[in-house]
Amino acid sequence: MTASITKEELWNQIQARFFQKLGTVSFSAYIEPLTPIELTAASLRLSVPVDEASEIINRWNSAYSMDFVQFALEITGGTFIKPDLQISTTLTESVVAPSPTITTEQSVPFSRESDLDPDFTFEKFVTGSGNENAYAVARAVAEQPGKVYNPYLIYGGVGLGKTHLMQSIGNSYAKTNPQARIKYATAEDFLNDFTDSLRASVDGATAAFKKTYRSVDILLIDDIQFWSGKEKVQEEFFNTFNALTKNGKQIVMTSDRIPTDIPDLQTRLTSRFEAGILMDIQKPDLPTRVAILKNLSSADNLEIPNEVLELIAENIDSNVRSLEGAFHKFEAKIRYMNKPATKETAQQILDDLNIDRGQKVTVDRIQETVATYFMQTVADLKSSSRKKDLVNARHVAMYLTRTMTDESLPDIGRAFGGRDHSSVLHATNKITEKAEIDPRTKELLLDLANEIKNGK
Ligand SMILES: Nc1ncnc2c1ncn2[C@@H]1O[C@H](COP(=O)(O)OP(=O)(O)OP(=O)(O)O)[C@@H](O)[C@H]1O
Repeated sequence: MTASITKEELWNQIQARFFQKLGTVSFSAYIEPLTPIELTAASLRLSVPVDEASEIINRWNSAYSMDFVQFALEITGGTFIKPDLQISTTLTESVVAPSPTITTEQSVPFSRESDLDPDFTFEKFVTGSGNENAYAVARAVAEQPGKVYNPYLIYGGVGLGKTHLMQSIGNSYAKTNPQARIKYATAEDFLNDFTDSLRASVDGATAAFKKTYRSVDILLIDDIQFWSGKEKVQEEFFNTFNALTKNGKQIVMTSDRIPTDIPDLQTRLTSRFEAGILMDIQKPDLPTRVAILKNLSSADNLEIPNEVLELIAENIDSNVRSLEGAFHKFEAKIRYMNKPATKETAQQILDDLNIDRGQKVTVDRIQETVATYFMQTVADLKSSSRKKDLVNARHVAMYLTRTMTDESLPDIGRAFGGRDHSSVLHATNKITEKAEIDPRTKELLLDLANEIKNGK
């Protein structure tokens, strides 16, 4: 198979796939600088510029080699080709780099994911009706951390810009206060660092953990719903929280829902969070989606007619991450596959996405999606338990099954642990009424239905 493809052709196609997968920033940092040197039966030798070599090789070792092999398999129709990275020296000869292997996680204490993404800035954040309040508060927090809104919690659905906005606070403050100590961690990092510190036999591990999280000016914690039901880490965060706020330090958090809707989150935490300010981010409206696409195209120096951007924005309305994904697919087509920047090319992307995304709506799929959202199991939904959180989740799942499938009431009852058809009717009416008076319930039902139909 490899005989029929040149090294340039193979590398071009692999680049196009990396571009779609990674987006502009990582692509230009780690993929674009490489040049193909030689294609053999089992590997593609790539030259890496010497001044960026260590960073690029590390990244390939930990993340990209597997993708490369997978892409090459797809492109060649089944030939196994490994990447063979070689550092090109200034003397134009190549030095063999340690061959890329898949390594396990690096063991730098407490530094995972701690860096702010330089791309997550206020300047690159497009505002519109769905996020302007959250944005205004973020700006105020970045101006005077620890003073005005503390803690600040941003909540909302998947891929709507919570992390971007939170990190913008850190990036903006760091720009004017280069000495400031700013720590970004996901809730999962916090938990891992905490458990590592307990497990480590070295003296001072716990002290190092405390120093990392308690001696900062701004602490940014992403996705706190991850702590649901995890008592110990909640306790530790409670102490961290108190230590920081006592000293006037700023805490910013994100979550996929308001804290009181996170099952098994201690009340002493939710009440502290609610004593600060909570802001939600909603899905972007059409003008905001078009503006986001315009920003992306001008950042990448692309001239794309408005009507093309509008077509993409009209069709991708679930979240910003999906919108960016569609844009990068489109960009890859026009950059690497010589397609014109027209509505026809955009329509091809949209058609492909619909094929990929179209999920068959089944009772199983509804139950899995709803159970995951409410942090329950499908078995819980079918059980006879009447715990409050669970009953609500079950009602939502029954409602969605009733409205999204053709199943009869008795069949739905059977699928939910052998319940009577009147229970299904009761659940459906209850959720319908709730959605009529509570916009948050309505929004949640729309989000879940969207996820059931399209995947995340
Ligand atoms: N208003 C916006 N303007 C520009 N880019 C945005 C905006 N909102 C989101 N994005 C981009 O969309 C992508 C997803 O955003 P982000 O990761 O912040 O979402 P999230 O809400 O934190 O998602 P998750 O719930 O999965 O953690 C990022 O690349 C981000 O830069």
